[in-house]
Amino acid sequence: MSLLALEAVTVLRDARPVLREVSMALGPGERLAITGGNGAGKSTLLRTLIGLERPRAGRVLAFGAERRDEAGFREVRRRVGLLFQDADDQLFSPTVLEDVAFGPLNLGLSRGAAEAVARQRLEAFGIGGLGARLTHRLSGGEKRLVALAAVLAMDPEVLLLDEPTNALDEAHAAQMAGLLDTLGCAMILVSHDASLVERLATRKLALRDGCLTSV
Ligand SMILES: Nc1ncnc2c1ncn2[C@@H]1O[C@H](COP(=O)(O)OP(=O)(O)OP(=O)(O)O)[C@@H](O)[C@H]1O
Repeated sequence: MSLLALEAVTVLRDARPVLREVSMALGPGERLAITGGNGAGKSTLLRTLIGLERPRAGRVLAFGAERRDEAGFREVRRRVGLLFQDADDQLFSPTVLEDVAFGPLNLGLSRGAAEAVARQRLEAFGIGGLGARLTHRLSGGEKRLVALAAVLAMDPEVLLLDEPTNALDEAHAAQMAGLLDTLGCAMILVSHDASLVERLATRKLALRDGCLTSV
């Protein structure tokens, strides 16, 4: 059984189809890469899977059930972590520790327990020293690593990664790739970074003119 799937999904933007009857499925343990040019609809596809975009036609399935309404997608968003293309869309707390603790706190952990999870995640990423820093003063690369730590602090069953190495220098990109490679969860990787795709992907699809094809 697939974890996430789209069945003949069409998504419109200003009456223009961005996704045209797209079908795909992500199985347990799979690392699916989706490539395609700028504006091809890759981010839209990720957002559709967790209900941030609603299809004009077709079905979105997650964890064995069709998802249609906000209640259904709220459960999906609890179980699926999305690393946004822009870390500034993800991080909004004053300090790094608060940002990473936000998810676990939201899942019902006490502040102490949530901060312990956050510290653990930051340590595991080798960025424990950033905990007390002001989030908005971090470098772009540090922000992306913190954003990934924040997503993983919620123990997602599936990870959706939107250009995880975008704007990272070689050292940060290598660190990000190494961290992602250690994860056992299923993931969908949207990336223009060919070496990252080669390293991580177990299957590749390309999005062109709103249609998804095997590579
Ligand atoms: N909020 C929005 N309002 C209107 N159009 C949008 C919006 N967000 C995206 N689009 C349009 O939808 C299309 C698909 O955008 P999307 O961000 O999904 O593409 P992408 O493949 O992720 O691109 P990139 O590789 O450049 O990040 C583009 O034409 C884009 O301009």
